[in-house]
Amino acid sequence: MAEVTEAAVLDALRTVVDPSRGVDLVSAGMVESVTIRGSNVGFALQVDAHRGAALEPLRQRAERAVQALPGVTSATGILTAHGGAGSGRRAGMAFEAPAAEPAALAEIRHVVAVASGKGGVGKSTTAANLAVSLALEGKAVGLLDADVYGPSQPRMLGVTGRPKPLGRDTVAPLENYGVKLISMGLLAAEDTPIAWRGPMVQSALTQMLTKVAWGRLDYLVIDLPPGTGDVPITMIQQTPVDGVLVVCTPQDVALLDARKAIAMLQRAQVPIVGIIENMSFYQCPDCGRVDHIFGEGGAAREAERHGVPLLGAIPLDVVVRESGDAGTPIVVARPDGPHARAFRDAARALIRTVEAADAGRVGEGGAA
Ligand SMILES: Nc1ncnc2c1ncn2[C@@H]1O[C@H](COP(=O)(O)OP(=O)(O)OP(=O)(O)O)[C@@H](O)[C@H]1O
Repeated sequence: MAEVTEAAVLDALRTVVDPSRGVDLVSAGMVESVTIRGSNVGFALQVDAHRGAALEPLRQRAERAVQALPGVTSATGILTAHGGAGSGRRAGMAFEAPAAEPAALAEIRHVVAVASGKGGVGKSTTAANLAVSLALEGKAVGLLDADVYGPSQPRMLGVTGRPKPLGRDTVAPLENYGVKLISMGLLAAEDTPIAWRGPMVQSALTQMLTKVAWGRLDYLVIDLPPGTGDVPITMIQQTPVDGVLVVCTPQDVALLDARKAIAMLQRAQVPIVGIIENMSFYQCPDCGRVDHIFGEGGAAREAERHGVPLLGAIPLDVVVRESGDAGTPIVVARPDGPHARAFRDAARALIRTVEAADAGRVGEGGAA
């Protein structure tokens, strides 16, 4: 299959003309970014917020132009609108105001999004184990699986079935291990590929935030799509999060990606509540010897450089994968093991960080 390149995508977007301006999308400077994952292409078009709805046909034409490229199996375009700096529901946020300030969220005290610089570093595993650990600390917890392209939380938390409708447009979350869960994986049939149209991604997230009867929650953990593409960034910018937790592995390449993610979040003035280093080291179950297979101390140095707390270092161990695949997170499957201890400690550190920031804001007279 032909390899898809950014140059080819841009060439395709050059064939699409914005009729109101008489120039193509690239010349008009509207193409904010292009993301290529194998044969799947995503791109973002920056538009004036007030023209958003009128530009839907243009977005669709752009998608069709990219979709027609050899080697492309899916093309997803989203319209992004960068308004002036506003402030989120929570104090200290200087990025775009959330798209909606739903009353439903009034009962949710803290929202923490879990992000990664790239896929496969254990973001979903970390989100699941942190959510359960927070519940084990006595907190009321929800987990929103916003990884719309590959929702894995129902499997990780061993949840099946469909959320029950409550009234016309609200559903009840499902629950396991004391964590309320909603995921696109619960709303769509498991074997249906989720072919999202760009704008639907954000509206799906908004719906999962506002049309789910979460009830009173101390923490809502959001498992974001991987990477620093437009979809996770738009989600973070339009959701009233307290902060983002970045998951990385010690591998250099992962760290470079993590570094990019941290820099990008800091540029957007999104608070980072901490870093978790996953697959940090391997401990021999027989002799106890610890091996830092991918190098040591990278995440700690990175955390220090950015003035962000390192909340934990999770060992690499096949039992973490097996327990996730079996729908029993490691903090439940092996509560006395080193992995469970690391996740539980990270959850306690997260609580301290988030609640200290909260207390600080209350002290300043800010919103809590
Ligand atoms: N500490 C660990 N030790 C061993 N295996 C792990 C560990 N953490 C995660 N894994 C395994 O690595 C794989 C990727 O993890 P996971 O799905 O959580 O990553 P991700 O970053 O969410 O990926 P994506 O964003 O692409 O969905 C899974 O099979 C998971 O069970």
